[in-house]
Amino acid sequence: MEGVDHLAHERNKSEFDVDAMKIVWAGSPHAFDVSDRISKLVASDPGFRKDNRSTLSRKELFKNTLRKAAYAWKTIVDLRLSEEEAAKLRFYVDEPAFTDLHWGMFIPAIKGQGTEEQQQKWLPLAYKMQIIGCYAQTELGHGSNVQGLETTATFDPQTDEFIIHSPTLTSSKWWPGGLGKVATHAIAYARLIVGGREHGVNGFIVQLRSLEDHSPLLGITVGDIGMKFGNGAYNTMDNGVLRFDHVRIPRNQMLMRVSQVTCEGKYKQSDVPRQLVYGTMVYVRQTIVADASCALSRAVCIATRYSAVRRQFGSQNGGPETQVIDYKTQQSRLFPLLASAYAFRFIGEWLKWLYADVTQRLQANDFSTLPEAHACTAGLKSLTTTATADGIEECRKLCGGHGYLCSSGLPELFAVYVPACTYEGDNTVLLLQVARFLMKTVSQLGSSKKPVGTIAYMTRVEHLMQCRCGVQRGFAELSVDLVEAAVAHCQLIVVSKFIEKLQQEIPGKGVKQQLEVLCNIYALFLLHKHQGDFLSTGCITPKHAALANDELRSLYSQVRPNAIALVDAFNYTDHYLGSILGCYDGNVYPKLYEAAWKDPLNESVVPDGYHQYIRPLLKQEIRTARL
Ligand SMILES: CCCCC/C=C\C/C=C\C/C=C\CCC(=O)SCCNC(=O)CCNC(=O)[C@H](O)C(C)(C)COP(=O)(O)OP(=O)(O)OC[C@H]1O[C@@H](n2cnc3c(N)ncnc32)[C@H](O)[C@@H]1OP(=O)(O)O
Ligand SMILES: Cc1cc2nc3c(=O)[nH]c(=O)nc-3n(C[C@H](O)[C@H](O)[C@H](O)COP(=O)(O)OP(=O)(O)OC[C@H]3O[C@@H](n4cnc5c(N)ncnc54)[C@H](O)[C@@H]3O)c2cc1C
Repeated sequence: MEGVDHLAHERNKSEFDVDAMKIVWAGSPHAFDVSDRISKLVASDPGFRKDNRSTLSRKELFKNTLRKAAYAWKTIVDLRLSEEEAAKLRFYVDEPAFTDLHWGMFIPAIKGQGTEEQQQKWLPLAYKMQIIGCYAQTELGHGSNVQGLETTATFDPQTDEFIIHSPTLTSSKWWPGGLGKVATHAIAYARLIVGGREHGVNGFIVQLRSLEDHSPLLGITVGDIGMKFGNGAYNTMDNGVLRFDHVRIPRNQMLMRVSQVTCEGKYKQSDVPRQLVYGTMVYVRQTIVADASCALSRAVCIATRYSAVRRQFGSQNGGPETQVIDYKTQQSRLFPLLASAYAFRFIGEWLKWLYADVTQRLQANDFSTLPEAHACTAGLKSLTTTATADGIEECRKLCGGHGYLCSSGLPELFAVYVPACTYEGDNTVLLLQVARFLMKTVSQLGSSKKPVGTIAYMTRVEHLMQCRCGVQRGFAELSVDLVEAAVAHCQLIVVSKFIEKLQQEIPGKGVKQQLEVLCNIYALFLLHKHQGDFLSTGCITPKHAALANDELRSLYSQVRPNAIALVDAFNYTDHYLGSILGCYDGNVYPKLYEAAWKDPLNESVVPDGYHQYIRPLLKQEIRTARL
């Protein structure tokens, strides 16, 4: 029945202060207040409905996304929302759109790679959305290998301009979000050519469309690259294709914080590392880690609530069947994901601090922590997105058949989320960057000091690489092992930062105890999953492994009575979850049944096509050669 909390009995089992945990999850009382207020504002406004997405055609879907983006912007302006509130509103609208790249990449690129003068000119236009930007780096022929990009930017000293050109088919810009149908401007990455000499890849602000009638400017060919994985899902985003035919832009539209070209045609490299040109990617990678905890916690919330509602087998003397959340197999699949959601939340908080710290240092021309920041953002982006994509799929399976319904919210969540393993850097390519950082770290330890602890194996690799045939070839030969080492290195960081979080003052009855249980589940689950490595390297004995497994089972029993409260702490509205299986009151079956009849296929009792195709079949009116 509506209004009845079918999960009340579960909520009454909680052994900790859920409201206090909500603050921990949000990050602070202020962050909780903003999140809570904005999520309810979005949930209560029919202008932000999203339950019809899977029934719309691509064009209807995209037009609806434009409507929502404009409506969101009007809401932000009318309510005079702050930048923080506006970001939260876009988050809870929960629809990939051109605004993600405008706010999430175009603006950060200008802030990170533009001069003061360029920021003063372009940021006010972007903040007022008088221009709409995208981040056009990837090309048809190159994405991972940025130094392989083919688009050219040739300086013309006669006119004090750059000529932006796509010399080959494979140099076509391909994938940039917002580019296909909406963006008026791009930060386009191109090979800088001055006086016939190449100076690597740099960013250029290029206007693509008229601000009067939105038509592409002279020399610009632009469009959408077509349907992507899954219905609805990421097809609300116009990922685009873009070609330049000798497009001229003023010299001052090259982002010149890292490198400069003077009006005399002199190229100057600032005394900052060339890699700052990649700074926007580092920024986004750290936001993606926080996004991972959001996406995984959504899936875990759905699967946990449904696992408490679903009963299957185990009825004694006609009594109720067993809640599937009470099966040890269900717990061993679900609770490590619950622990991971919290672990990724805290590593995301730490990475945000690390990024802010390195940004502050860069302002003082202190580049000492830039390699660490690159390795951490790259590695943790890779680790958390892989685990989250796999985790969402596992949550779908944890919900049995009903997990495969769009109304469960899981198929679309999966389809929207999985490109995170690719965009902002393919996850393997990024782990290779971590491996390179680890090898460089080890080689710098000096011959007298041998690495110990979790990087002891690096000595053997280091020795093998040096004695074999040069470091480069050793690296390629051992790249599979080095990628595994990179994952282990990042997992060490996740566990260490979770433990550090627990050293902090954490208010609320039982809150810290619950987080300790989740931290231990996260760590022991990893130990169990990789016990072969730990045993073969002598880090643990078989007895340790057995003890760890026993402790893991005990921890699952400890978290079981608190599971519903731990996902309630995410404070997601039913609107944001978009899931009948995960609805707060657990009243699943009536809602599933009601939703089925709303499907367009049920608008008629007899389906279109019956008279044309089925009736002749049934009436044997179709003669085939064989009969
Ligand atoms: C409202 C808010 C919303 C927030 C979110 C918004 C949007 C985001 C949401 C979703 C995202 C949507 C779309 C995604 C957008 C994109 O996908 S943009 C395109 C992303 N593309 C990539 O990530 C490309 C990946 N490739 C690279 O980064 C580089 O090619 C490479 C793999 C790193 C190799 O670079 P290369 O220049 O060849 O360097 P090399 O390997 O030779 O290394 C040289 C040294 O440089 C160091 N280094 C490399 N990168 C960095 C870096 N970023 N920072 C610092 N240092 C770096 C490297 O470690 C080497 O150092 P050594 O000391 O010499 O070893
Ligand atoms: C939904 C979505 C949105 C996107 N949005 C944008 C955007 O807004 N702007 C933008 O510029 N780009 C965008 N991209 C592009 C994205 O950044 C690239 O696709 C991504 O960086 C991966 O590069 P790639 O496609 O060249 O992969 P590839 O590098 O071609 O990967 C193919 C395979 O090759 C492997 N591989 C590649 N190099 C190596 C190596 N050195 N060693 C070992 N294995 C290797 C990879 O691991 C992978 O398995 C988007 C992509 C998607 C899917």
